[in-house]
Amino acid sequence: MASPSDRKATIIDGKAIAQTIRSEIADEVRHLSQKYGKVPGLAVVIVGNRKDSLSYVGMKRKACAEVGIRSFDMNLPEEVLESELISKVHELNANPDVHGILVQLPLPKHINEEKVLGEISLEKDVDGFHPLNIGKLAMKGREPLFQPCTPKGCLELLSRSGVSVKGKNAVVVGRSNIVGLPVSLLLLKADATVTIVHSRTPDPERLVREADIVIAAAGQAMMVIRFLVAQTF
Ligand SMILES: Nc1nc2c(c(=O)[nH]1)N[C@@H](CN(C=O)c1ccc(C(=O)N[C@@H](CCC(=O)O)C(=O)O)cc1)CN2
Repeated sequence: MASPSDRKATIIDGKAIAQTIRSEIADEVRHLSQKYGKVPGLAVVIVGNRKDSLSYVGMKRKACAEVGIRSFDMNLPEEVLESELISKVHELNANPDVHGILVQLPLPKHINEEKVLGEISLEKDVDGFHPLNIGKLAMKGREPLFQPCTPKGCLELLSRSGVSVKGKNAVVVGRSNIVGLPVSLLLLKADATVTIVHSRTPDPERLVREADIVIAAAGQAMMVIRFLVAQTF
């Protein structure tokens, strides 16, 4: 392994890769529409008015429009009952024009996230958060129908940048259900040796400095850069 000071940084151009992926998806959507006479449909459900969630949902809907996916918007009020939200999910499960369902997280405190996510039809669980999809992601020799998008995006960025994961020492900072945990499982499936660094891990700086691949998913900007710079100077 190279020492940290021998390593050269290459910036991955995520925006350029995203644009390539979007144009590939647009081709695929066109092909599907021509072959089957059906346009793929994605329902994006948001509860409440969190600014960050509204912004993410807006980006998802815009991305759908850009690639020709039909977007089904469902904006529910903060006070919606859990049972009402679940009924909406059941409606979307039964709608043949909806092929994927995303329920934006976090949900308000009075709603049980696990219960709601477990009600999304497995075949439409494009976030891959249904317990069966996550369970299959965690198991050897099993494949989930869908993988969570940010973790899948991280592996896609590595692969499209020519970085092989197999046999590498990968460190994931964070253990959230949305990014840290599933990205660790994906790296393991791709034959990396995976260490998860979290708030109780002793000497996280050393683990990060010694890693071949670091994925920062701790919700704290610049944390990993600080670990690496501290070693260099
Ligand atoms: N149903 C879902 N809810 C939520 C998800 C999700 O994947 N599905 N993820 C987050 C919110 N989110 C997308 O919805 C999201 C937030 C942040 C990022 C991300 O990559 N952030 C980068 C910064 C990127 C930038 O500034 O351009 C970072 O933190 O380093 C991706 C997705 C919660 N809810």
